[in-house]
Amino acid sequence: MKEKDMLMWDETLFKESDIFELDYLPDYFPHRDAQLNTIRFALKPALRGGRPLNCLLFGPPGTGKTSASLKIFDELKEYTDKVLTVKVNCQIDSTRFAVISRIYKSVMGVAPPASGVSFNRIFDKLAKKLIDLDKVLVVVLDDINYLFYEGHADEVMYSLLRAHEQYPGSKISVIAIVNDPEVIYGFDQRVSSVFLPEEIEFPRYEFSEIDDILADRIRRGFFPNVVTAGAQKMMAEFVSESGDLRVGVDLLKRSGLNAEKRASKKVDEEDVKKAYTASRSLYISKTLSNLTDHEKLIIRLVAESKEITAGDLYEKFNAQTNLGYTRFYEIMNKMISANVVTADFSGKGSKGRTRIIRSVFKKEEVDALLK
Ligand SMILES: Nc1ncnc2c1ncn2[C@@H]1O[C@H](COP(=O)(O)OP(=O)(O)OP(=O)(O)O)[C@@H](O)[C@H]1O
Repeated sequence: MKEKDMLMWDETLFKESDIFELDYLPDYFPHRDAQLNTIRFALKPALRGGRPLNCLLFGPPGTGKTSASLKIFDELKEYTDKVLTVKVNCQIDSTRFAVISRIYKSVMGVAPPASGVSFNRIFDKLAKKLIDLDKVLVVVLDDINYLFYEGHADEVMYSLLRAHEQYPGSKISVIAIVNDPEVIYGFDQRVSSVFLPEEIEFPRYEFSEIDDILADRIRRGFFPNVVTAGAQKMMAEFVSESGDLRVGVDLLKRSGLNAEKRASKKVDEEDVKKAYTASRSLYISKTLSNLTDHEKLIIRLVAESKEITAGDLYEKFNAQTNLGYTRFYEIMNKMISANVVTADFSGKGSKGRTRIIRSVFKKEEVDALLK
């Protein structure tokens, strides 16, 4: 490298490094207009002090579900002071007590006592406060599937969505966020009869959309002409494999840091390649953490062999679980559509219709993350 291409020790390639933080809410949020409009429509009653419709935002990791709801919250706050909004990350707050404490803290400004008070007492104070303030509460339950693992989903949803029956005048609605929309079939009847959400799909981003979003982040976050065209294209290609923009944002940051590490004034393809494994593991760990135990077993069995026929896979699966072919078939379809495994026809078998199953992730990646 020529000396003029080298970064001085006090120089940086990053014009604004916040732009590459995963919780950064970008001004430019394209390719999600239809989804944003549906959420706006659902929350509109709140502008007149009414209870909004509930929403279910679903789609693969990193497709903008959380960001979309936070963008709408920001908009709401500009129009009205009648609405209070809270986002709960259910992966962190995964019990009904933790969820309600998070909401309580946001509404009351102080945390409830950590012990010695029941859920009902806290909920009672919260609901009465909302009525006193005459405010509508919209709660985002992000990654709501985590509430199912310890059996807290029904109680949380029941308390929030039927609050008005016990506390007339209270107005609470829920935006549930999840990768797999089937989650709503897991609610019991008392909840599903009142949840009835607007279902809003967030599909995987396509190459051109990813390229557009990354180009905007590059313009805002790096000094001009730092990221080479080749590096940008490679990032967009890598991100297209999963459609997860979280990988893209992380890749930008890591590639920039790699370039700085070698004191280069340019981020090039080598920097991107080096960053890719770590960035991709964000996507893999998020995807795997959302699988059920049976799905995890399948992914292990598939990753163990380079490829396996659907018939052989079923036999192994059945030997360990005793589950029948119908359930196996349902799980496989779900995993194929979630882009966790692929299934191609082999041209072999009696009618050339044997399906060959392959894992999208490498065995080491699965082993490391499913330990
Ligand atoms: N349309 C978009 N424009 C700009 N940035 C986006 C867009 N969609 C997603 N992002 C960025 O991608 C990252 C992931 O987005 P977000 O967390 O909203 O996805 P998600 O669908 O909620 O993911 P998960 O299901 O894994 O929680 C964020 O850093 C966000 O800023």
